[in-house]
Parts: sequence; C-alpha cells; structure tokens
Amino acid sequence: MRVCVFGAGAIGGHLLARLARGGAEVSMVARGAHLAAIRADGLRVQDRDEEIHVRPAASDDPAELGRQDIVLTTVKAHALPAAAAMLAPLLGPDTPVVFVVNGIPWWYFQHHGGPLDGRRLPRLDPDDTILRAVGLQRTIGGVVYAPCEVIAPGVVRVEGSTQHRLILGEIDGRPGPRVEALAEVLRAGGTGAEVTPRIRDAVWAKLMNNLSTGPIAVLSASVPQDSTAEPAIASAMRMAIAEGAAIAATLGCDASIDPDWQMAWARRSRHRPSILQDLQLGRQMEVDALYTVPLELARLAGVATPTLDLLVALLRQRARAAGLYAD
Ligand SMILES: NC(=O)C1=CN([C@@H]2O[C@H](COP(=O)(O)OP(=O)(O)OC[C@H]3O[C@@H](n4cnc5c(N)ncnc54)[C@H](OP(=O)(O)O)[C@@H]3O)[C@@H](O)[C@H]2O)C=CC1
Ligand SMILES: CC(C)(CO)C(=O)C(=O)O
Repeated sequence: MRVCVFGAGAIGGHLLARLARGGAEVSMVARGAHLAAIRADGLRVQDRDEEIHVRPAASDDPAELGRQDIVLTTVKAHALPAAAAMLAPLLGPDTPVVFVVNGIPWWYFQHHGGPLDGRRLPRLDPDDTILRAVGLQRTIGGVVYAPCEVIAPGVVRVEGSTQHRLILGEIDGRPGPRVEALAEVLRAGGTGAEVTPRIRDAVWAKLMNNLSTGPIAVLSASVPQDSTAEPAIASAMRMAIAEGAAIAATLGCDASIDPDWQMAWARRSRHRPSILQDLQLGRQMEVDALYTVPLELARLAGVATPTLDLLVALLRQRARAAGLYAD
C-alpha cells in the first residue's frame, strides 16, 4: 500500500512511522528545517522506550511523490485549505484522503442527514476550497489519540499517558474496505486503529479532551497534570466536559466520555496540548476548529455553555494578543 502523509509533523510523523513498520510504502510532504533533517537523516520517532527510525521519500512538492493508494492529511485545521489545493498529484481516480485533525472537521455536516445536512462551515473551508479539491467521495474522517511533539527537526516524541489510536470512519457511515485496510496496516505497525460507523461520535468524544484541557493549558501555561491539582480548575474542566457533551447530544451524537476517565487522564498527563505548543512556539493557533466552531454549534443547537464561553473567549483573546490568531 502506497501511503503519503501530507504535513508529517508531530501526529503525521507518529502515524508514518507506524505505517512504515506495518509494511506500507510511505512518503511524506513536509517543509522547512523538518524536511531538511528528514532528507539528511530520516525521521526518528521516540515512542516510550523505543525509537523508530524511518527513511521515507520526503518532499515539499507532492508531484515528486506521485500517485498514492491513500493520503493522510495531518496539518492543522487552518492549514487544510492550502494543503488541499496541493493534493492533486498524489491522487489517482480512487485515492481516498483521510483528514486526521482535532476539532470539528470541515466535512462535519456532509452526509449528516436531517435538517442540517450539507450545511457549510466557512470558517473551516472558506469558499469550499477543500470540498472542491478533494470531493466527498474521497473523504474519510480520522480522530487521533496520541500526545505528540516535534522536539527537534526530524524527531518526534510520543507521550505514553494514553492508549494511542487512530479512529477511522466513512463520513456517510458505510462500512468500507478502504478504512479497514488502513486500520490493518496501522495495527500491524503496533498502534491502535479502529473503524467506526459513527465517526461524528468519535469527533465529539475527542473534543471533550480538547475542550477541557486546551484553553486551561493556554491560560495557565501548564500541562494538565499541574492544572488538575487546583480544585477550582479541575471543577471548570468537569463543567467543560458536561457542556461539550450537551452540545454533542443535542446534535444527535453520543460523546460517550466518562468524565472520571477524562479527569484521570488529565491528572497523569505531562503532555503540552498542541494548542499550548502552538502558543509557546509562536505558531498560528488552531482556535476555530477546536473552540470557535464547537461554540457556534452550541448556539445553533440552543445549548447554554457558560463555562466554555468564558474559557474560549479568554483563549481567543490570548491567541490574538500573541498575534497567533485573527478574528
Ligand atoms: N500534537 C498532538 O499531540 C496532537 C495533535 N492532534 C491534532 O493533529 C493535527 C496535527 O497536529 P500536529 O501534528 O501537532 O501539528 P504539527 O504542526 O506538528 O504538524 C503539522 C505539519 O504540517 C506541516 N505543514 C502544514 N502545511 C504544510 C504545507 N502546505 N506543506 C508542507 N507541510 C505543511 C507543518 O509545517 P510548518 O511547521 O512549517 O507549518 C507541520 O510540520 C491537529 O489538528 C492537532 O490538533 C491530535 C492529537 C494530538
Ligand atoms: C491533548 C491531546 C494530546 C489529546 O490526545 C491533543 O489532542 C492535543 O495535544 O491537541
């Protein structure tokens, strides 16, 4: 199976290493110092007590990598429109594209059913750029659990505080050999992979994690383990989970998150949530998919979210003040 990971930073590097170990013929689109390091010395992924060293074909020009059996995009949500516009050389007539991304994905209401079916999310896909470049037939949803960080160009570290897994789902819920085949290679590579007919449930379940830990991490400049030690913060995290679950339920999803499990994870985690990494590294912050849009959906669904309203307003203000978000 020829697989290209477009935007192989932290998450993409982790998945690429597992795909390579599972037997896929892997390539990656990257750029800058990270690309230069990988071209010179391969990609090193430190996962708990082992290091996976791979030497994938790597380029900033997809035309050099050619047509693939499957493409995974692992760029931040705000980088997707530009990335989508570059995908064409990687796509054969039937090449699927898995969008591995946190937050509400651009395709959320496509094949959704009911009165909201087909609704666009212009904050995530302005002018339908992604929709037009990729199309719905190719689109597969991807939700990932794996706390990762690029710790030096060409080097990714994966934290061990959670069970690593990629959850895959066709956006119309049909069972599909293409998602099963990818999951199989990932499992062979030693990481978790699941296929679900209800990918939107998985989107919301993961969002509970980001809603409860991301804004607080940014505002306190702390990892979850340190924040949860403060009772008032831990209580705000529980409120955020309850409000997020209420939005999901009103939109017909089961976020099926056990708040005690989520809090127990937070108490163990010394991972810098990726939104805090963005702030501290001076990178554009992934605010809209993870925070602005979920609250817009809350308003659409008529759900009150007072705790999240405050946390997200403060986060947006912090991101603007840092010059890493404009809106
Ligand atoms: N990190 C984590 O622990 C987790 C992250 N996630 C989610 O996964 C997604 C990816 O996050 P993460 O891996 O942390 O992000 P990273 O920034 O580490 O990786 C994205 C990579 O894509 C590159 N990129 C972006 N646009 C292009 C382009 N046009 N051409 C070539 N390369 C490009 C970036 O390069 P450059 O740096 O030059 O912009 C960067 O190397 C996000 O939605 C995030 O929320 C989910 C679970 C955990
Ligand atoms: C918090 C975490 C690691 C959850 O897997 C995440 O999604 C992120 O860092 O953005």
